Amino acid sequence: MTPALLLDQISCTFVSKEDRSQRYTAVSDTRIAIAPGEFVSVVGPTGCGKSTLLNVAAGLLQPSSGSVQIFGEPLSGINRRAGYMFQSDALMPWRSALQNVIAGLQFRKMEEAAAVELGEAWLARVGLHGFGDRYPHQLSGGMRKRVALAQTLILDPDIILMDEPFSALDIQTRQLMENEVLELWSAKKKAVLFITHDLDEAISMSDRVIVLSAGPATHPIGDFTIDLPRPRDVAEVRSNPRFVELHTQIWDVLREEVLRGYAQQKRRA
Ligand SMILES: Nc1ncnc2c1ncn2[C@@H]1O[C@H](COP(=O)(O)OP(=O)(O)OP(=O)(O)O)[C@@H](O)[C@H]1O
Repeated sequence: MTPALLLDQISCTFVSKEDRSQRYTAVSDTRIAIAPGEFVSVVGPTGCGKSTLLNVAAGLLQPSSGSVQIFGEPLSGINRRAGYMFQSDALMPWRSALQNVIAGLQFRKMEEAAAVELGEAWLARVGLHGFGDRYPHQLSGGMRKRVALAQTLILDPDIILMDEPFSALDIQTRQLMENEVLELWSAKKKAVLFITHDLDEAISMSDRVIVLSAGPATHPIGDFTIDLPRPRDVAEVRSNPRFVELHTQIWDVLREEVLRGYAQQKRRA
């Protein structure tokens, strides 16, 4: 099957922050294929190159070598079949929740009344019925994430790219959001690339977990199929014996890399 997203032998080098005459290879020879409808998480130590890979998939960063294919077509420029959610809020503070949700539709020149109707429906779907006229500063962190989720999904992207979208939330809100994402995803089954450093989150949500090595020259060192039944409740699934087994297997691979990653960051600090 043609992958929805294929990162093919991607390498990314940057001018080194320590010595500008040197280059730093963040990512090296990385191949990641995500099938249509597949939920794939990428985990790895801090600073290893997770966001770099996501930016390449988004078309925001041109790799130094390798190519990106979207449903078999080479990607050039911004990936217009993808929707994004990042760690930090991308909401516009001067726009109400509803106006934030429909911003992309307006950009696509959808007729205003139709956009508002769809926006209201999406606000309701993410549990924010009646909150459309609130501004981002009047919403809690969890509510702002829901607005951002609606803003991403309203455009009905074929691929969803998420970079630690819930890392700033408290654990309860985070688990609620994770369950909401899974529910929305299971209704439409889009390809998801989910970046996280939280192994529990990766296992509980995904069909597959890819482990990256510590940098420099980060590359995948493990690819685990998560054969836990769906639908899943991210809190409950953690007590499933198979979850514990998978966690042990993946952590075995990840642990060394996390330690190497910390050691490297300390050296570079
Ligand atoms: N534009 C850039 N210029 C120079 N170096 C960069 C640039 N972007 C990323 N890097 C370096 O590449 C490496 C990978 O960064 P990246 O942000 O992709 O890691 P990450 O795994 O997402 O980190 P974290 O887990 O902390 O979010 C880091 O060492 C970073 O300093």
